[in-house]
Amino acid sequence: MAVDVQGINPLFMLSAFNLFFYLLTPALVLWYVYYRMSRKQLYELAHKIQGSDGLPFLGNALDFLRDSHAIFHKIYEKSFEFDLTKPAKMWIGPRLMIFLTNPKDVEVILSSNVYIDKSPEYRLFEPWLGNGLLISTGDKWKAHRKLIAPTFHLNVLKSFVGLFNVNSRETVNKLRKMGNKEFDIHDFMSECTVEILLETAMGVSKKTQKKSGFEYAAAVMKMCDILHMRHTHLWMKPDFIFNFTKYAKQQVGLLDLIHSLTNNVLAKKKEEYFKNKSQLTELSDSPVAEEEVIETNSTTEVEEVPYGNSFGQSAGLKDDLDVDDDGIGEKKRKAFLDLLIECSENGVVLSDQEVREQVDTIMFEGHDTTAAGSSFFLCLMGAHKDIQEKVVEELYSIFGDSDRPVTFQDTLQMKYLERCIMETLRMYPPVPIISRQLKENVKLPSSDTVLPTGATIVIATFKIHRNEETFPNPDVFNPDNFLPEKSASRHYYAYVPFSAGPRSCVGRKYAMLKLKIILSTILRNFVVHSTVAEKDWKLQADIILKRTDGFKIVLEPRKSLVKSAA
Ligand code: HEM
Repeated sequence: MAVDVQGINPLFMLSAFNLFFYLLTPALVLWYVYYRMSRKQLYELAHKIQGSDGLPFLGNALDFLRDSHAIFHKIYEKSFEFDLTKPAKMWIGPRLMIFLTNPKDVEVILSSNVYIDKSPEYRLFEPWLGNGLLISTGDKWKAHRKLIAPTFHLNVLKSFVGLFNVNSRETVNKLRKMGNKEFDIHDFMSECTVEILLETAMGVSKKTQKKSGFEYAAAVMKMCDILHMRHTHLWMKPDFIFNFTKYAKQQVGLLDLIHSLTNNVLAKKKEEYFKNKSQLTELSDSPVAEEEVIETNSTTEVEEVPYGNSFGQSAGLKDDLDVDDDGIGEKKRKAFLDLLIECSENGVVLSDQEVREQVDTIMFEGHDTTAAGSSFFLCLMGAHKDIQEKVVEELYSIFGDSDRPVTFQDTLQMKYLERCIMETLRMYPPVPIISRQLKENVKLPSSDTVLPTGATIVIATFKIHRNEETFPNPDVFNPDNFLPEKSASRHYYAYVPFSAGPRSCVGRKYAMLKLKIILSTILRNFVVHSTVAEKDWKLQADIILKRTDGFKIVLEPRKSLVKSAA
């Protein structure tokens, strides 16, 4: 009898294999038939939507096997093949992705209190952001949103103006050291936005941090690269494969660095909280003590915001950031981390873990988006000198020759600058797509289309903002697109850089105020030159829109605003 070296009979092995094969094959076929049947409605409804089915099993997944810029280019080019008034589909393996570009359809999804579930791709953020505001859903998201939104109320933001100024001036001093060399402005904008977040929303001095804002920002960028790679490479999605790759090891190191910053921030803040609490207890015997405490926590009344200041969203749209009084009362409004620590110490509303997840979320969402937005803005100013001069004229009309810091009232006068920021966010929305997972069928108003349960809905912000029906000459930078009369005639959901509706960006007003202060401070000090023509910018399909070729500019010290304005 033939026996192999390990002493196993090859005939026995053959019959075991046969048995396995004959049992497994029908099982797999049965499973596949069941799988297809259970998704019958999804396939039927998908069939009625324009777009490509791609290859069997893989769908269009192979389109994503290229570098970030090439993916962006390919998908964007493909979008021109479709009727923009209707949804378009794409398959990535078994996942049905439906792209919405018609503002009426976008409204149905974004304005809804029901379709608030994020797509499964967001799951990959969990080791980093836990179940923070960006990812959570249902009652947890509702409760946390209600708690956090008022901490970004205009009344709180006004108290940050001083810190926005100090940090902007420090950035200007760092930029001076670049002389007339070409450099990547994104590095400076990232560092500055991280440090501003630490000092404002988190309320801790950046000097108390072991790691610099730049190190944190660099780690965040590398984390985004890993997540992006997992989003686009099908086989990297399952943890049991990813965990065996070198990227998993790299992720552990990056998260260590990122979480060490948030842990440090939390430790500092708690220490301060307990110190203040014990001081308050000591003071509570004094009859004036309570009044003094209220005074320190209070902020001044918000002035009437003049017409033309929309804080980054279509005029006419309202969200929970626009609510004047949320019942908390003006005097008790607190900044983000002050409120979260207080709630967690009371023990009922938030656990320590939940506070950390929210801090990680705000640190990520609050810095990478504004760093990209401000970098695009400065490159655009360099590429459109006539428009830069008009911004400077407006700044001269506000500041004259003075180099005084910016006040909140000044920011309300910066209407042309605001239009330029809005136009930057139109052409280069830092969050280029928003996605949701459907748990029920949704009938769209634009056509007979029904979006099926289980589909991933992609709100294609970049494409929506480049629709020539709504923005004539959409590839041309034109701040006049946001003149009040032009905005008034547009569908509210035709412009959604901060998303819109109940899940809109909680930092929208914070971002717009900060951008006005930092960008006006830079333009008061430098003339910006762009070294790469706008048509040659290489955009990258990523979680946050960036340029793969870097945000290259040259800065020339501005001698006087008067000269420019003359
Ligand atoms: C130019 C700057 C910014 C842009 C373009 C932007 C854009 C967006 C967008 C499009 C969303 C929706 C994302 C989605 O549904 O997947 C979002 C959500 C969010 N943003 Fe921003 N953002 C900016 C700045 C900020 C800042 C400064 C903060 C905080 C300080 C912030 C905090 C958040 C949070 C917490 C969410 C999740 C809100 C929720 O789901 O309830 N963002 N942002």
